[in-house]
Amino acid sequence: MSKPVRSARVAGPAPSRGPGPGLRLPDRLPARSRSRKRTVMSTGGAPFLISVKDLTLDRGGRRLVTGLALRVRSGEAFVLTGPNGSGKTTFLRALGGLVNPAAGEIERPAPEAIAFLGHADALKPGETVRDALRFWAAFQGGAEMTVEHALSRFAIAHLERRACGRLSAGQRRRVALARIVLSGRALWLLDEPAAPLDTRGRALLAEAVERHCAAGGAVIAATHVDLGWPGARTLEFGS
Ligand SMILES: Nc1ncnc2c1ncn2[C@@H]1O[C@H](COP(=O)(O)OP(=O)(O)OP(=O)(O)O)[C@@H](O)[C@H]1O
Repeated sequence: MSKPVRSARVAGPAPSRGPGPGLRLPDRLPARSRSRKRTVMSTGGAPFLISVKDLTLDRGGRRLVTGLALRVRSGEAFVLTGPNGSGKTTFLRALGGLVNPAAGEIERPAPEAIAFLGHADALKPGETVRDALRFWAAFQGGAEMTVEHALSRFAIAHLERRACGRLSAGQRRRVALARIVLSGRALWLLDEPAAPLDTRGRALLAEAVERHCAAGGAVIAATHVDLGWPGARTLEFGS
């Protein structure tokens, strides 16, 4: 059985880019944070998009994470690694506000600044790719990018009229990732984004992440495969 993770093993440079245009970034910390006089903005570099302090996470009667601290800045990509069942998904869900911590604090941006990609692609089988992305663009709101542009980012423009139920697993994942890019949201939380992707799909994902970080966004992804994201920092679970 894996031990609970306690700290971030950090590798790679910490970028200091500020937010760019076209991203919905939090202007300021939530009122709760300010009232507790917690400092989660950097003094010299880019602002923190999310900050975790003394986090304890339980699931299924088991303690997964204890005393974890993590701060992710605008412009950073973070990769969560570790064996099956070590708590990566639970941690991502906690970051997204979908799981309550047993203890500790998470300072996160407003929900409309977070795009979450779970294991499931969240696509209706009977809906065309174009209609699915149109739905998500309207649901997520505020997208500056067009559906066509998002499709081209993942080289799936030729699939726009195909029903999602008639796509391969990798094609569906590309559509789901196009939805994330289309969201215009600052913080991407991605659970196994690349699992069914081929080499080209992984390269397109890496490009999308690089652009997003260069524009001042941040990405946190759980993965079992090497994502090949230059400069990404790593948090290892269950080691
Ligand atoms: N719905 C659930 N109810 C109870 N326990 C759960 C549930 N989902 C997961 N768990 C437990 O929580 C622990 C962490 O699971 P989690 O999915 O976060 O791990 P993971 O590192 O993402 O795994 P994987 O690499 O397999 O995706 C596991 O021990 C698992 O058995």
